[in-house]
Order: sequence, then structure tokens, then C-alpha cells
Amino acid sequence: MFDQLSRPLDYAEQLLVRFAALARSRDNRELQQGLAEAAGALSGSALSQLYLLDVTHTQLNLTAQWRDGRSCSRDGGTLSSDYRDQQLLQYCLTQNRPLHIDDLHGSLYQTDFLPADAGQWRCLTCLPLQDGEQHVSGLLLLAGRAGQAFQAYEESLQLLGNFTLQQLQLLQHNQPASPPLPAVTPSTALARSYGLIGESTAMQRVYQLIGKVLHNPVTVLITGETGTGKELVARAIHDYGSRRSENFVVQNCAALPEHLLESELFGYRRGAFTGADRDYAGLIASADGGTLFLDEIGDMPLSLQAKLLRFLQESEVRPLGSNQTRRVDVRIITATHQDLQSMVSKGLFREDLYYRLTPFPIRLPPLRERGEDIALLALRFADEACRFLHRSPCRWGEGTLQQLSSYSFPGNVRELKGMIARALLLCEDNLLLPEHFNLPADNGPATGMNLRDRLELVERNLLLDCLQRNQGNQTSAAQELGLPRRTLLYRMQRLNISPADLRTRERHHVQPGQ
Ligand SMILES: Nc1ncnc2c1ncn2[C@@H]1O[C@H](COP(=O)(O)OP(=O)(O)OP(=O)(O)O)[C@@H](O)[C@H]1O
Repeated sequence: MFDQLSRPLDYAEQLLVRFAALARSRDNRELQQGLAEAAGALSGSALSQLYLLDVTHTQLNLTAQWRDGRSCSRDGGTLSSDYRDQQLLQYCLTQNRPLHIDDLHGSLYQTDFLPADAGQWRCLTCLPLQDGEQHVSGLLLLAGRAGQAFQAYEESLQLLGNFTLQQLQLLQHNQPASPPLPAVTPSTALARSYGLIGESTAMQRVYQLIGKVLHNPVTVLITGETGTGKELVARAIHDYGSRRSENFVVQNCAALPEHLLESELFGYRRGAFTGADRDYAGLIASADGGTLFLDEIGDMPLSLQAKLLRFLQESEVRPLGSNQTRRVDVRIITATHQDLQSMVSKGLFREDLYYRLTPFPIRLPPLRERGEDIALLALRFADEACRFLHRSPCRWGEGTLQQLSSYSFPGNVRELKGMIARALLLCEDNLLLPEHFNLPADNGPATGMNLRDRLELVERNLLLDCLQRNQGNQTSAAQELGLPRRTLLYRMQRLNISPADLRTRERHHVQPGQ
């Protein structure tokens, strides 16, 4: 474990001291901060961060940070981040594999979860951490401004991190139960809601549908706008179904370029392509006996769709570079915010795959169709957040919940959850008032576009601007954006940007900057 270190005995001694200090700690925050500090001090990294998953395992929160020799957990206001937008963090969590990046400038991954830094971050190591039940529940991240090798610390810091997570679990078990929620009496409906919040008729219908597929392996397609809880439903089907003791594996099909997605899903043999330095079984094989959740299935490239269809028909995988197939028993759940049927009619999605994926669709209603759930969700999220922040339960000022309930939430439940977390940090004396939610005066669904559509529009315009500035030269545009060229091409393909778009734009627009 210590063979790559220059002074292994000194290091082992310091490591023991840190283990002992963490074992003595009886306070959640102190434990988390203690781990971040220990990881930074032991590895000599300029930055160390600890991320922990919330109880639903869908939200990743930055809970402790140690930077340049001091703790700074409160630096950036709220430190929560939705990890689905952070491919690097998501990769380590869902694959349970450490990731080392020596040169962040040439990397494919976004790293905007790192604090802004004048000197810029050069290298990074991200380690998945497991709790007492061997579930991946957090991440320990190290970053440096100079080229440093953190690999040597991987094993020992992972042990220290796993130990800390187990200590946190022990502390939690010993804590008294939190007081009951005001005004919300748990109803029988909640008991049948598979961990999801909502008592509206629309959500009751969703619970009924979930109940129908728990104990059979039918393929399920979950549709709905962004942030409506699609992944949560997929997890519920797995967690409450007969496969719960096996793996639940998640892959976002929009998160990786085609060739990477293919090798992630189907695996590869050593030497199958440059960089394949070992055998890798792939996600489908690792979900054997369990469930594979393919999010954003509408973004899966056509050639890969053919391969997925073959897998669905034959239940066999063949890793890249291998001529041997392996039989697997995997339940597939897919999700999309797109209209797959119209994609089929436009030739963007295979019709045969569409029929294979949709024997049992579940549509998740947007929050504006179940306004009566908003207050319930808000109360529960506020309670969870107070517990997380070690505060007593908050109070709600007059009219606050009513005002919240009349907002149309383009970002759905995710937006509501973020709003509550922010309001709790802004409020005084634990009293939530309408002004803490920063709701726009007029919030009609005026544009008809949801958050994702709006973000895509911004990204599309940004890429077109940059391409136009570089006279359509993709290499220079990629350089200006600090992206590898293949990432730029991949994003252009996703956003349907073609040379014709650029020509049309040139005819109708003045040059950017003029
Ligand atoms: N009914 C619900 N009860 C409790 N929490 C919910 C519910 N619906 C969504 N959430 C929370 O909202 C956030 C977004 O949920 P989730 O990621 O499952 O949505 P999604 O539809 O898969 O989003 P995307 O389309 O962006 O992938 C998560 O933090 C999740 O825990």
C-alpha cells in the first residue's frame, strides 16, 4: 500500500494518527471536515473535497472542503451540487472506480465543481467511498495546481474515507429521531409511495404503475420533463422489486461520446483499442441479476441503438475486441425527456428499438400538473435540509407556502429542492419568508420551454458564435473553447449544428462583437 511513497513509515504513522482522531470524533461535521483535512495533509494536495450522497442517493452534496491548509466548507454559500451534471463525479460514483487526471486542460470532463482559482487546477484524483453496507455513498476528491501523482495515496485514503463514512453511519444510528413534521400527517398513501413524495392523483397513478412492474422484468420507459423524478422512479422499481439485492447501474447516454459509451456498456478486452490496458466487463455485465438504468436514451447514437437492440433480443454481451459472448440477466429501465415517437418519425431513433423499450411506459407529471404536491415536497425537503445542516426544524411565514405553490417550476422538483436549500441559508431565525425564494413576479409558462431546452439554446448559440468567429474552423473553435475537437464535434452533433446553420446565421446576423 505504501510502496510508491518516499517515506512510507512516516506516512503510515501519520495515517494512524488521523484514523485515531476520526475514531474519537462524535460530531458529523467535525468528522467530515476531519477527513477532508486529513486527505489534504497526507497527500499534500492543495485542495481536498468530500462529497456525500443524500438519503435518496440522487443528490450529491459537497460537505467538507480543505484548501491551502485551511478548512473552507462555507466558502461558496451553498455547497450542494446536482451530480448528474458533473460527469466526472457521476462516473466515479456509478462505476465505483477511482479516476486520476494528470492534465485537466486536455481532459474531456467539466470540472466546474472545483473552486475558482487564479492558479488553475492541473491534476485531480477522485476516489469513490463506501459505507458500512458496501454501498458507494460518497467521493473524496484531491486536486493540485502542479503535476502531482496522487495515485500513491489512493488505497490508504480510500480506507480512511470508508472508515469515516462508517463512523458517520454509527453516529446517525445513535441520534434521537427528528421531531414529526408540522402540518403534514403521514397518510397511508405515503406508505405506498416507494420513497417518493406526492399525494396528488397524478402521482397515485405513478405509484400504481410502479407496483405493477416490481416483480416482473418487463422493460420500462420513464418519460417526463427534466427534474420530475425519473431516476428516482427507476431506483424505486429496483429497490422495492425482486432484484434489490443486486446491482443498480446507471448510465446517462448523453454523458459520453459514442465510442466511450459503447465500451462502457459492452466492455472491452485488453488491447481492443489504444488505451485499453486491461479487460473491462462493462456496465451491462456488471448489472447481471440487477437493473441497468439508461438515462437520456433519446441521445443514444443510432449505431449503438442497433447494438442495444441486439442485446435486448439475445440477452448476450460481447466485449469489444472479444469473440466470446456472455449471457446476462439484466432488467433494462430507460428514461427520456424527449418525444421518442416523433424522433422515430424523423429517423433519429430506431423504430424496432422504440417498440422494444416501450411495453410499459410511465409518464411523470411536471410539477405544474400537481400543484397540490408542492407544499408537501417543500415541507419534506426543508425538514431534510434542516437535519442535514444540524438545525432545528424551520418555520414557515404566512403566505410563503401558498406563494411557492403558485409558481410553475420549469425545473420541476429539482428546482424546488434547490430553492428550499438556498432559502434555508438565506433566512434568519429559521423562519422562511416569501422573499427568501426569489420568485419572479410573473411566472407564467410564457416561453413554453423548460430549463433543459433553455440551457441547450444557450449552448447552441454559444457554439455557433464561436464557430462563426473562427470562420467555421472546428479546430480553432475547439481551442478557443478549451475543448478537445472530438468533444466539440460531439456537442455539435447533439445540438444538431450543421455547416448550413452557420451559413444561415452568417446571412442573418452581424458578426459577434460588432
Ligand atoms: N416525487 C419526488 N419525491 C422526492 N424527491 C423527488 C421527487 N421527484 C424528484 N425528486 C428529487 O428531485 C431531484 C431530481 O430528480 P431526478 O434526478 O430523479 O429527476 P429526472 O427526471 O431524472 O431529471 P433529469 O431529466 O434531469 O435526468 C432529485 O434530487 C430527486 O431526489
